[in-house]
Amino acid sequence: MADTRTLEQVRADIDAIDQEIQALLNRRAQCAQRVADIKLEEVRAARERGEAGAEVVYYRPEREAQVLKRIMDRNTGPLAGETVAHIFREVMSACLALEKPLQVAYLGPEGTFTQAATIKHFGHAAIPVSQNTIDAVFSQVESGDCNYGVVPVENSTEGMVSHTLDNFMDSSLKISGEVEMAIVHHLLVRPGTELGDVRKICAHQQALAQCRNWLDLHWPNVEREAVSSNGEAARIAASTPGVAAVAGDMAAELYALDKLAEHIEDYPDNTTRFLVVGREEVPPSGRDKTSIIVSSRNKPGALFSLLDPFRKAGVSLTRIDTRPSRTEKWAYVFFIEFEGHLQDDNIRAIVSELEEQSILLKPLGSYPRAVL
Ligand SMILES: O=C(O)C(=O)C[C@]1(C(=O)O)C=C[C@@H](O)C=C1
Repeated sequence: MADTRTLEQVRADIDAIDQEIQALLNRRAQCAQRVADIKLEEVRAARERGEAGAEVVYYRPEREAQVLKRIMDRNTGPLAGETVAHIFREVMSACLALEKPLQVAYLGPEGTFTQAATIKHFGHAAIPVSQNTIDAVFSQVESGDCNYGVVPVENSTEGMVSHTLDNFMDSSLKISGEVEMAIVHHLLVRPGTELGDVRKICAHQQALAQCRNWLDLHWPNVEREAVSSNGEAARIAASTPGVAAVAGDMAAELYALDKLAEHIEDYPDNTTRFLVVGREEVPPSGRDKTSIIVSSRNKPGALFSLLDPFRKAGVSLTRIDTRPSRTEKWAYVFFIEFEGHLQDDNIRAIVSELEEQSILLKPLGSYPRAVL
């Protein structure tokens, strides 16, 4: 039947619906508060049983992934599933902040894609804490000053961020999640800057590499300088006449920069993957990935025999990467990522088979696959 409501009537309906949504949101928030009390009671009971190290874990990535997945699956529109999931991402973020506000260390400064990834994953109610280096992100979480950390790990055009992988070799932290971000770069300048004013272009070396063809074509004779981050490049561009930055929307907004050119990345489906690190292991969500570091003996066919258990069990690898070992000359360390959870029987069997044939095997954690 045709909708014949007038503007006033529709707005009255919207007001009534908003009131219902608001009441429901607060009912949901009360449930989260009760969940927090239950978690606290459980930890108190564990401590009374003598488990001195028991800590309350408020943030539950496996539960959040299940909630978001279910929302997307059951969505009937007209709003897109992803749109509704983003709204619920914020609802859960706000509910979690009532239980415990999370401090999340990320590779800063402000305005980097890592900050955008942090907000995408934890929502706006988390407190992002900018760090100057990937090492500092790890140590903030290790020391307990921050609850979680977010670091870039892999870019679809430039490959792995080796520094993040190196940190995992020595760290006791676990991976508790992954975030995927479409990376869109712009050429940013101080308002009022003309094309002819630009004498230098600053960006993080990965951003320069991701836009290399475009920069070669349009700015072949302008100096390029690699700086510590895109956010830093934007900060320099904001304060230095004649300097442009390659950076994303967050940096443009934060430093009030104009876009001389938009979407300048060479590959339009350029994505960066980030990992969330924490101190706890994450229980299975039903759609998980696992990351391990494994180092094999240096003999012919070593890589083949490391991978064969996965083939035999029919487990899909999602990533494999090599780093030179820092302890043994000519030995290599493999970062292997695959579908499944360390608590699954088939994954347990693969890991014990690998343990037998490797010099070192370090599970880095199982975590829900990115939903958004
Ligand atoms: O289910 C829980 O453990 C909750 O704390 C509730 C809730 C939610 O709002 O749905 C909030 C935070 C957690 O990270 C997961 C889910």
